[in-house]
Amino acid sequence: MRVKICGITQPQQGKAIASFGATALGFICVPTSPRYINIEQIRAVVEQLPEKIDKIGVFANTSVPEITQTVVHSGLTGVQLHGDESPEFCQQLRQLLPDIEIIKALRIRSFEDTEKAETYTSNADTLLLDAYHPQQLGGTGTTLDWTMLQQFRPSCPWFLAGGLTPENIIQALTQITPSGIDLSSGVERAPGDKDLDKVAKLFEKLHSKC
Ligand SMILES: O=C(O)c1ccccc1N[C@@H]1O[C@H](COP(=O)(O)O)[C@@H](O)[C@H]1O
Repeated sequence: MRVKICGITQPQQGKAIASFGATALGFICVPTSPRYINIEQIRAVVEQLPEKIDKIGVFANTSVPEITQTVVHSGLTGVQLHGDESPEFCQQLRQLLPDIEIIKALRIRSFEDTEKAETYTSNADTLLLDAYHPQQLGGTGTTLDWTMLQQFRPSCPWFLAGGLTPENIIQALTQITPSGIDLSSGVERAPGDKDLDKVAKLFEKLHSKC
């Protein structure tokens, strides 16, 4: 299973989290987020990471040129679109960045929201389901109603996100079987400052489930 740890801001923390076994690290490219980092800061983290780890930039409601410029100059291998981007927007990005993974995040309020997931599967490589929050786009620590996702079987891989922690991860994974999990605020001391003890605990829990 893929394990993505998001909201990395510090090179040493990124390197340590990769060594614990994360398969992907996420960098918040949304300027209003307390976890925002710029192109140079992303590059400084990326340079410390093994090649095999996925390096995902998280964007929301920004332009195609802004995303392509960030990708080209930072060494990202994927983009996560966390706003109201349309399937056409994903398609445009895919044409310009054919080798970059496109992850479309959907903020889920109700079962009906899960039904629109399929409209993205021909233009995105991967889906990510996060909890809806009325004031914030992401990194909110809000959990989804996992029972609502028990029948969720999109025709592409998908990440479960939203309020996951070392304490609740096993409970989530006994109810649903996503292709990957994504954690941010559940493994940090403060926004952008990851708690390596919590990350280690997460991997202990995941290994104990195997
Ligand atoms: O983390 C942020 O600050 C953020 C800002 C804007 C869009 C997305 C953001 N983070 C994403 O939110 C989810 C879930 O986070 P959490 O585990 O509930 O804290 C995750 O996919 C992050 O990539």
